[in-house]
Amino acid sequence: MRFAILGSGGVGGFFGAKLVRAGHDVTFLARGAHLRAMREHGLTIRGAEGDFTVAVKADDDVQRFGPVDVVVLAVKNYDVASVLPAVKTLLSARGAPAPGETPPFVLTLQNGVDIPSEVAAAVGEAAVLGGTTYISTAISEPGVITQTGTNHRIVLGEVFGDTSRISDRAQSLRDALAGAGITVEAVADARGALWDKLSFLACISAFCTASRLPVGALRDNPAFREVFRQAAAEVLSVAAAEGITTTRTPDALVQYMDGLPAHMRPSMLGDLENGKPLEVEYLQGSVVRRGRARGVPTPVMSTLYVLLLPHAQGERKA
Ligand SMILES: NC(=O)C1=CN([C@@H]2O[C@H](COP(=O)(O)OP(=O)(O)OC[C@H]3O[C@@H](n4cnc5c(N)ncnc54)[C@H](OP(=O)(O)O)[C@@H]3O)[C@@H](O)[C@H]2O)C=CC1
Ligand SMILES: CC(C)(CO)C(=O)C(=O)O
Repeated sequence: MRFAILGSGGVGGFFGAKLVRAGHDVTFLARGAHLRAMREHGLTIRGAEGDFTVAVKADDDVQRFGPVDVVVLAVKNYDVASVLPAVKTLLSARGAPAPGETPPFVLTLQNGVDIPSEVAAAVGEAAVLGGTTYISTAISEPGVITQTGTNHRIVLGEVFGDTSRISDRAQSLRDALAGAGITVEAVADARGALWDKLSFLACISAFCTASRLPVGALRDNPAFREVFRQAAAEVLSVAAAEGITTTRTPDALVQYMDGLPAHMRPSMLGDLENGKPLEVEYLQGSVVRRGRARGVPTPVMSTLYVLLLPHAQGERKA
């Protein structure tokens, strides 16, 4: 398969490098020192699964990419708008599909639940496949992605149109990713998977970032556990009000938290400490706005949201 990876950071760099190693035709959108390092030295993946380096095609202009079958959108939520023109260019680069041929499509991998609609507004619902990923990776130096731990997983599927069965394109993409050594599941309706992830992430990232503490420093306090359970219940109530079937319950999310290593620090906390923008509008903010629109009260999440909001722009904010 021919892939364009838009955003070559923790997520795009890690999965893209695995695809290159498996022999797929992959072109990466990158910029600055990371782009220069990728061109000069290749893209290196480091972590407990074993280090490897692949030579890559990388550019800062998608006009030079050539036709692709799949666009993987792997920039942060707040950068998606800036790459939508590139997505449009890539989706039209292959020309009209031959009869029976699958038209090119875009897989979204952002945390949160907002991006599929934002992308669909630009390129049409039919071109969008939704995905979510469980992994812990970051650019540790230009040209190098470092994975913490060994877990990685993608869940992908349709979010618009027919969500009653696993689509052929979701299955083909699953097979290509699995063949590249990626742990991946195709589902009929990916909206539940996106909310499943958000129901935990919106809570844990908010509590750890607002307190500047890893999960282990918070979770043994019974009062914290009760408020965490309330926050989780709020997110799940918003999902239910939107007609989404999730597989989580507040108690299951508390249990999931208990299973994490005590030193686990959500990436939002790392972003805060590094002066980077936070995806707060797309996690906590999205839950609060969606709750308000559906008449679902979100008092705990609203409190966390206003505490995080002053940091949303990172050091770009005065
Ligand atoms: N990393 C992780 O462990 C996980 C991340 N996610 C989600 O995945 C998404 C991506 O996160 P992550 O990979 O960590 O983010 P990163 O910041 O590591 O990577 C994004 C990359 O995209 C680049 N980029 C942004 N806009 C452009 C552009 N216009 N042209 C070229 N390059 C561009 C950024 O460059 P620059 O630095 O110059 O801005 C950066 O290198 C987020 O929504 C995140 O929440 C989900 C699960 C886990
Ligand atoms: C909580 C975690 C590590 C789960 O993958 C995550 O996605 C994040 O910190 O952003």
